[in-house]
Amino acid sequence: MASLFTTKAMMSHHHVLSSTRLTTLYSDNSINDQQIKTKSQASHRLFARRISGAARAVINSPMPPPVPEIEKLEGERRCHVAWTSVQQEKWEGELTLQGKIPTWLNGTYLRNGPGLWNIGDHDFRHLFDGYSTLVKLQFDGGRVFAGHRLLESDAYKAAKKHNRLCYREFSETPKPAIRNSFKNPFSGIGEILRLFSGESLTDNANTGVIRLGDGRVMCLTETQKGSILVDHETLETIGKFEYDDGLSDHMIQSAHPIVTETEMWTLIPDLVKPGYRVVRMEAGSNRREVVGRVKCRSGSWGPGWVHSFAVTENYVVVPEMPLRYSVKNLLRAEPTPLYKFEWCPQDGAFLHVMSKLTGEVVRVDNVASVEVPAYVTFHFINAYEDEDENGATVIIADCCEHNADTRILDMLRLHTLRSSHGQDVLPDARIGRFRIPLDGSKYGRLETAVEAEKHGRAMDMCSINPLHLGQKYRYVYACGAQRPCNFPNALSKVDIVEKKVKNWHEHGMIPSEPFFVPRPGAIHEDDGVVISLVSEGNGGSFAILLDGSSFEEIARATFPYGLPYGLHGCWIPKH
Ligand SMILES: CC(=O)/C=C/C=C(C)/C=C/C1=C(C)CCCC1(C)C
Ligand SMILES: CC(/C=C/C=O)=C\C=C\C=O
Ligand SMILES: [Fe+2]
Repeated sequence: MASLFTTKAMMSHHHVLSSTRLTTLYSDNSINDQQIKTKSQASHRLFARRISGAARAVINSPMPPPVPEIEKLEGERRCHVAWTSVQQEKWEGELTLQGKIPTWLNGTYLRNGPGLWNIGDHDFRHLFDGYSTLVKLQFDGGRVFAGHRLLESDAYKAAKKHNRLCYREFSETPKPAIRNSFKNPFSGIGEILRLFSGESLTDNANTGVIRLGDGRVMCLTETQKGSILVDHETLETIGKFEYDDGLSDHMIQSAHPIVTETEMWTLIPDLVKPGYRVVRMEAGSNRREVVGRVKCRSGSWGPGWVHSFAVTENYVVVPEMPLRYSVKNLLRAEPTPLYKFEWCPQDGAFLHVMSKLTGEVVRVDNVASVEVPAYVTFHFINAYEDEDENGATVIIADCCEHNADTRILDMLRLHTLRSSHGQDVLPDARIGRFRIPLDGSKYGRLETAVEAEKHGRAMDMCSINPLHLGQKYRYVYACGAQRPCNFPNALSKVDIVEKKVKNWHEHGMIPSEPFFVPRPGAIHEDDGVVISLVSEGNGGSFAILLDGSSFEEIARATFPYGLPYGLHGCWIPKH
């Protein structure tokens, strides 16, 4: 196995890297600490060169990148590896291990996220703009084999081919070719058509990765075109996930479907008649059925932004945030601080509850929703059905809530992330707990589940024990903070029942989503491991394994280079 991986790693290096010196370094896994330092310094220097040398080094060019200007080099050196583009399209090899991998942990952890933030001479603006980069950790008999690979989306392939941005990303809009706009005075209208037909939207599926019940592995983002199948072993792009249901005209989707062994639930926002289709897809099928439709309560033009949502055993909880899609901002080429969205607290904030069985919104008049205090969330954590003090059903829905402060969206600009490292500029966040009565009440409540100070007033990128999905649960794993910081820099285990928090933090490190994998046969909710990929202040990176219960480090597996920050992961057990 090891020699196979090493050979593959060497081949892929020869294929993609312009530096044979680094090829040798990367494929040699028998290294000591001093060598690791030297390697990460070497790779950091290469990063510095590559970024200012545009995307050429990444794109299989046999030519070395041009020598950069000194000031740029200095600037990039100061930039944390978390916000530095990957150097090569792919890599594979065995990781150097400290500690012991539990014998039961056999399978693959996959993580998706933006990993390349420049093309040609153009540097992307926002964290969410980067081209999808998959990272894998294959746990096999106590050893860890790893790799990364850029996803071959149409957006990435076109960017490589033309050496410029060709599709609309989260904050980036391609400039119309000068020749076209000169010849065609209606190119502005053409551009609007291309936007509303979906033609110009990206398929850069850089947000999440899920394993469907039938075993297929899919990368996703908020555009429906950005649903792309991959091979979890080779990280090769298989091709578009072709939905077979006529719902793709709606173009956008939640980036976080909820998947079980038997089905997948997701939300499809409707920009024309503001609302959301709640859809369900059986494992093994490509056809989503519309279970029901939620009509937006507010009179605003656009539906609320829906990055994620929640389910209980019997219901789907559909959020309607005051942060709404904005037609004005969709049409603008230059982004606003809220990008394609606008903040409309005057129009109210709502949560809708739909029965999974009937597709009916729970109250009879089809406005089954409660009004709640204004909120801003990317990620719902979990939801479940409970009883209030009078025995009536109430839905509890928890999310990473940014204190109704939209600044978080603009804090994720690359320039801000790169230039404010160490400054205490990260806006506060908490675990927001919604209580939604199902008795016809008009209002729901929003409270702070656990004193936010205990996790450094940062809270995002959460996971739970998947066996507790839609059920009463106790533990949340998420990124918290050790302040001062400009980005979550700690891992937190939050006991939402006892209201206690355990934190993991090391100076200069930026860990990504802590992903919980339960131990097969476990009885306790927190019996398992937590996996996170950590980008180090010195330019390196490692995978860390924490014990799900004690939250102590069990093992760390070091990459011979630095990985950028990434978003969401999934676990594929070995059969
Ligand atoms: C990475 C992440 O969490 C979110 C990514 C969101 C994307 C790519 C959104 C793309 C969009 C457009 C390109 C135009 C239309 C609206 C919207 C879906 C926001
Ligand atoms: C990384 C992030 C927020 C961090 C702030 O605390 C949000 C990512 C959202 C998309 O998946
Ligand atoms: Fe997300």
